Amino acid sequence: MAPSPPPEPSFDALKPLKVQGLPPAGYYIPNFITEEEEELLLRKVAESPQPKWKTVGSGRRLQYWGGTLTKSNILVPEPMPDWLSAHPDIVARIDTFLDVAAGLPENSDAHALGVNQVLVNEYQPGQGISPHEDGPAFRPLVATLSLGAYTVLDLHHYISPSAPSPPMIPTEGSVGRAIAAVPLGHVLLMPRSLFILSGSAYSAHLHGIAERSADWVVRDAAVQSSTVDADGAPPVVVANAPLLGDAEVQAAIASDGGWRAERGTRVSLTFRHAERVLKGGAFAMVGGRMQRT
Ligand SMILES: O=C(O)CCC(=O)C(=O)O
Ligand SMILES: [Fe+2]
Repeated sequence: MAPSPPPEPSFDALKPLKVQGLPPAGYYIPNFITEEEEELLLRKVAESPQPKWKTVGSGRRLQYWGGTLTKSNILVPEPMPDWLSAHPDIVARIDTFLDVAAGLPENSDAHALGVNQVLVNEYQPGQGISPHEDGPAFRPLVATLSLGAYTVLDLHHYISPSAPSPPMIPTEGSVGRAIAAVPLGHVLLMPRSLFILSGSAYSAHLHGIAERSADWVVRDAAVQSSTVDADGAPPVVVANAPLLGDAEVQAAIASDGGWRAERGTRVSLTFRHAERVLKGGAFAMVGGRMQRT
């Protein structure tokens, strides 16, 4: 029997960090980790053995920690490495943060998220990820830590195929459903920030990162024209501008010229919970049922 998902937490304590004007619900936490922790995590990702890396799409590289999914969406668990679970204790910190935000009792076995997989993505400037849903294998609550460089995450929505001349872009994974060509919103993810997507923002919408090497963030749609800037970046309005916690960037966004930036190498860590986990871990795959005493 498929486990029933826990009720969607309301995250009352996170209200001040809620990104306004997005479909519910996204939360942005600036400087969730320190610069030293960021440096350490980047080093650990870079030092990971070659076979941990997979290359996908337009050259984006990724790593899975905590295990990978079988074809039938069951996580074959592996122990988390120390650099995610102990020094720094980033997995526990994210779980505790979300538990407190969801008002769960301390030291309870049930977690709002209960991280059991960490997906690492590495993007060079010009690389992105096409609009997608992470899918039903995961709890509809994910937390993404950005390292090394900023990016702009786009939120997209499906449109009804019967809408008049719907503007469409190809979908990834969800065959046959049209996606509106114009994103519903944008979020600026600065290094060391944590971005939390939950509920319908996770399960009824799509997220993606445009393949650009520069961005132009403007204060409101009125500043926008149909033009792109010298780097080929279209003007975007980001929904989390008031939450950035960076006075300089916020002042630039508020100015007439907007904030222009070039992308660097960005590494993201996405913390999520696979709903179904293989008992006995990898041993169960090769040796049948593992006996524990
Ligand atoms: O890099 C990010 O912020 C998003 C990554 C993502 O959505 C994914 O790998 O599923
Ligand atoms: Fe995703």
